[in-house]
Amino acid sequence: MKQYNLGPNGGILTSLNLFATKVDQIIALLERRVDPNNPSNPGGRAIKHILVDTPGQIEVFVWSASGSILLETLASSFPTVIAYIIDTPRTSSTSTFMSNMLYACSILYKTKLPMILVFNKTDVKDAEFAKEWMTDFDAFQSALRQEEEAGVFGGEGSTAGFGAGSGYMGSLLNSMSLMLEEFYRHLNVVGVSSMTGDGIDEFFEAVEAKRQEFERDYRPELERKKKEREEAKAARREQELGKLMRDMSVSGASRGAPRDRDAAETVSEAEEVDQASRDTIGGSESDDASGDEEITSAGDDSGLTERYKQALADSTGHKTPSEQDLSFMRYLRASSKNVNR
Ligand SMILES: Nc1nc2c(ncn2[C@@H]2O[C@H](COP(=O)(O)OP(=O)(O)OP(=O)(O)O)[C@@H](O)[C@H]2O)c(=O)[nH]1
Repeated sequence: MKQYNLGPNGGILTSLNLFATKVDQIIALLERRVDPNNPSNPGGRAIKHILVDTPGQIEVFVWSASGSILLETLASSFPTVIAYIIDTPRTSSTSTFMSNMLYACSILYKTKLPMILVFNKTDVKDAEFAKEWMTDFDAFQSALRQEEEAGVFGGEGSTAGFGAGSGYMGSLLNSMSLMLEEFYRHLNVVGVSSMTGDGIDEFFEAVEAKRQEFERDYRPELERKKKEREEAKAARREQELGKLMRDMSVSGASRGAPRDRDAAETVSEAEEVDQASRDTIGGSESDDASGDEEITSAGDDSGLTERYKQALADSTGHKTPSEQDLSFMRYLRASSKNVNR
């Protein structure tokens, strides 16, 4: 915080961003630790589960780009399950319970990963009431009525909280619990005490059930999305390459044109210059019959495309050029065009 002159939230977010830049190293390290054939694992044993503790400021992780990068990278390397930990004694009123459920619901929809609800601190308060509220609508309704009648609605224990006694809040919570029924069906719920270790076996059973769900339902969906993204990226690159090829034929046709513009000095300037050239040639195509060179160039397009792809693959080690490569090529092309004039 001192080094970058940041506040607490900025500090957490920056730490997360810096952490995300090392994601490849983190995954490589984890892959080594789960490899049963790796003799350098402590005690010669591979680890079975990896627990990732996210920052207490949940939104910093869930809604940030680096949080998404970390989650997506983890999910593409290992079966990944979200455990949403709830402080049971502090969720004993219907309104805080509902706030927690809505938060969990938003995380489920944002991460699109299997989720377990973990009611922690069962050594202080048993989590049976919460499990009942999630499975029995009438039980939640009667808890709501009791809180309203006792005048403690909206608070924990005996203290009435903000909005206490509001009829509007009561009916809102009622309809929300109905709406969330479908959401509850997708969750595993366990009560644990990390203090005494109670319920930890059930927690790992739930993790195993969700791992199977991940392999069955989520993995194919993740792979489909990944494929879609790669195809869209390849299509964008092809499009860029097509533009480049058009630029090349334009430069051939306009070689004899008088110089009316200054040499391009930036990539964007070069693109503007090229766009202007394209417009001119587009006009000349329909106005006169000087399209011979165009046709020849168009005929060579596929060969040139291959050569460019090959050249870029040779220089960068990639199969297809990136958008930056293509922009840079266009810049070079436009600059040399201006120099040759
Ligand atoms: N009685 C009881 N206390 C617990 C239990 N689990 C955690 N605590 C206490 O709850 C407090 C908060 O625990 P943390 O593990 O720091 O909570 P956290 O949500 O990870 O905190 P941040 O990530 O830093 O926001 C500590 O004082 C713990 O000792 C439990 O099962 N029972």
